[in-house]
Amino acid sequence: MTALKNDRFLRALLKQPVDVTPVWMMRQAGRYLPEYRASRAQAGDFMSLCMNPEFACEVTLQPLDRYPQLDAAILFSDILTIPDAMGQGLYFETGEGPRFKKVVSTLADIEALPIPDPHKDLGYVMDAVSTIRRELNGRVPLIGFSGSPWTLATYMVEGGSSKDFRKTKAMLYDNPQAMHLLLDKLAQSVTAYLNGQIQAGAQAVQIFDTWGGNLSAAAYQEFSLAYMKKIVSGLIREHDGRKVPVILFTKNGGLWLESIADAGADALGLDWTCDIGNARARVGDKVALQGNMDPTVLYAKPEAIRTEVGRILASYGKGSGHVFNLGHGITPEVDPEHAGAFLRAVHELSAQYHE
Ligand SMILES: Cc1c2[nH]c(c1CCC(=O)O)Cc1[nH]c(c(CCC(=O)O)c1C)Cc1[nH]c(c(CCC(=O)O)c1C)Cc1[nH]c(c(C)c1CCC(=O)O)C2
Repeated sequence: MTALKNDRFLRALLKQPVDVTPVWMMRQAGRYLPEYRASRAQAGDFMSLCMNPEFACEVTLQPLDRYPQLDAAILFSDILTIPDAMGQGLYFETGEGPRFKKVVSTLADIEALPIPDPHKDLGYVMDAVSTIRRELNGRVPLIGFSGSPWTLATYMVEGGSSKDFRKTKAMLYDNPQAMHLLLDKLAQSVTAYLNGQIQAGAQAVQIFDTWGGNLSAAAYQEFSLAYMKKIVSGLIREHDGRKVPVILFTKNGGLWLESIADAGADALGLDWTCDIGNARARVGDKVALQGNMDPTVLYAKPEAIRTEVGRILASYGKGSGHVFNLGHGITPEVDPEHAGAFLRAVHELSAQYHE
């Protein structure tokens, strides 16, 4: 494999010295980019982009070609590939988000779910990873990812997106054994899937627990964090002579950072509701931090974006262990020029913290 030309993202995740703070953006390949919208129109729809390794590679590289400041690439795919491979029949209704043809409601439904074989049932994702690695040619590291068991379970039980997670939470409290069986099957599936991505060339992996922060403190520990811990303990942590850092991102998990830091991962993703300097003091040397600018700051003018970047960098303070990112995905309405101003500001303003 080609040597990495820019490894500051991997170094920061392992708290090794860097020259400037590395940066990437959640959903960096997405609808705010006209070139993404053109590729999607050409492919037909979103899932066709994901399922065709050449298209997935093309859109993964689009933000990197536009913004030379990006320090990492992220696989273009979706967290819902796993439930789809379990036979749930994923589809996207335009403007409506994800939907499933089958919904998981009973213990019998859960017992019948297979654990997907990443190479057979999700081979298109493995092919996308190896294609992207080849085309990146060492430019920056490639991030692989998966959803957390709890977050995937919400989509499977609700049949799509939800505001209140009514069915999923009713199952959790009425039938905890059934919920545990579902989460256990998902944890096994995610472990195999992420290990497949690592073997195919992913150089770091992130687990997106988008809806963990919607649980009670006690339920979070038992129904989300416990399963992420299980996954982390089953992951390949070194590949091709390099450590493969693991990032856990629980959106709205700010109250529980100490326990998330104990889960065995290398880094925690932070949304914008916590102060990153305070988070650093709370987790100490256990983990690096990734985040955490409010993505809506990108609607403001470049000067205001720069001020906010400066504030977050100052809050984190000196030394390595910070990967700059948004606290959640970049939205379709953002002006690509503003994203560029954000990325430039991170590199320009962070050098002083790494002298
Ligand atoms: C919850 C979740 C999903 N998918 C994902 C999450 C976890 C992260 C988060 O909290 O956002 C993860 C995801 N989805 C996508 C990526 C690609 C990589 C990247 O650039 O960050 C990643 C990492 C592409 C995508 N996934 C989706 C799009 C938009 C689809 C399109 O082009 O129409 C993209 C670029 C669709 C998707 N996929 C999902 C939803 C709810 C939606 C619809 C909402 C929306 O439209 O933004 C499920």
